[in-house]
Amino acid sequence: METSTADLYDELGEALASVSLQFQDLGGQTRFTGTVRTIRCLEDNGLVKSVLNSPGNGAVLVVDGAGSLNTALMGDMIAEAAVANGWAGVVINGPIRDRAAVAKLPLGVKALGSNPRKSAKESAGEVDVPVEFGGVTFRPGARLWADEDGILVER
Ligand SMILES: O=C([O-])CC(=O)C(=O)O
Repeated sequence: METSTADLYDELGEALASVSLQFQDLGGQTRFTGTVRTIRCLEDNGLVKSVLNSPGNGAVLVVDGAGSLNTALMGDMIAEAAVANGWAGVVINGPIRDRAAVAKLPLGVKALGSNPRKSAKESAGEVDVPVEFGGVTFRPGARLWADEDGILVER
């Protein structure tokens, strides 16, 4: 991605929503863009695992974990699968784990932080529904841009 989110915002303005939550950049790729896919879940990453093990076609997976910091929603194995399956990145409203290994992968990863405790694997939750956090609605199919400054999404 060549253009910064700041330049993009100056160009397109209110056509874009800007995420106000302050995410950490935890992947080896800090600038990424792609079409939004979504998951809503709570302390259960079964759906995150199965979706990131399916073809990404350059998309960005937005995971709304309700901001719970209690369990990690992605680790290095799932992140490696995301790379192998052609995902551009993941934005997680929750923590990850294995951050040292994840930092080396060619994947965009924005998350709230890290927690070594694993999630449940029941696959409870929903896939490709609109999700909302940081003052922004993420709709499946919308374009998303992320870099060191933050995250922009088409309204
Ligand atoms: O299994 C999990 O919860 C996630 C994990 O540790 C990994 O992806 O390596």
